[in-house]
Amino acid sequence: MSRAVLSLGSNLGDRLGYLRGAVDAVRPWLVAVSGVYETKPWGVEEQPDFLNAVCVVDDPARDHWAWLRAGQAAERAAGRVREQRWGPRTLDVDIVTVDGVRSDDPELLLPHPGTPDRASVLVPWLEIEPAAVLPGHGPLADLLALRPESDRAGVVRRPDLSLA
Ligand SMILES: Nc1ncnc2c1ncn2[C@@H]1O[C@H](COP(=O)(O)OP(=O)(O)OP(=O)(O)O)[C@@H](O)[C@H]1O
Ligand SMILES: Nc1nc2c(c(=O)[nH]1)N=C(CO)CN2
Repeated sequence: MSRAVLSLGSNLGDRLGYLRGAVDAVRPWLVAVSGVYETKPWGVEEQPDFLNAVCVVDDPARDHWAWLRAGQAAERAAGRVREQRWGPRTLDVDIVTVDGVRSDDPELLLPHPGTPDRASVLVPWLEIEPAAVLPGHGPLADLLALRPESDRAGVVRRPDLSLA
């Protein structure tokens, strides 16, 4: 069994359409998908707001590298070009965790090292797995409580949008 948590983000073009494309690509293995959140950009702040979501997928046939390739295929399908680090993109798929796998290979860091600092990942993930623990870091709820209020306020549910 290989259960992965994927973080999806888009801030260019048909943002919801790109997120939907990524979810549709894994729909046969989809365990849960969060709501869609409008989020203030971190990293490079002078760029459009993102739509973010998190999904949980499970496929006994796939290991963590296969999940990375699946995410990269979805990014290519969204016409993503290699641009500025933390800059605007049609689609970003980050592999947040795969089972309890720890990896320090720069091609696939697990858990994804940005996770504890990113309310745009923690909030949607908590929505679908309130008791989740980030391996090596602790319960998501505790990690989110450590974020400044301004980070949490920058992640706003869009009830008018859905990936389910
Ligand atoms: N857990 C992971 N999920 C996705 N890509 C990863 C992961 N760990 C390492 N990478 C590598 O990161 C590179 C892609 O980085 P990308 O341009 O998406 O970074 P970013 O989204 O700008 O920044 P960040 O990774 O901090 O979110 C790829 O080469 C990929 O192999
Ligand atoms: N709110 C938010 N900000 C970002 C995001 C993202 O997904 N959401 N992704 C980035 C590139 O990795 C850079 N900044």
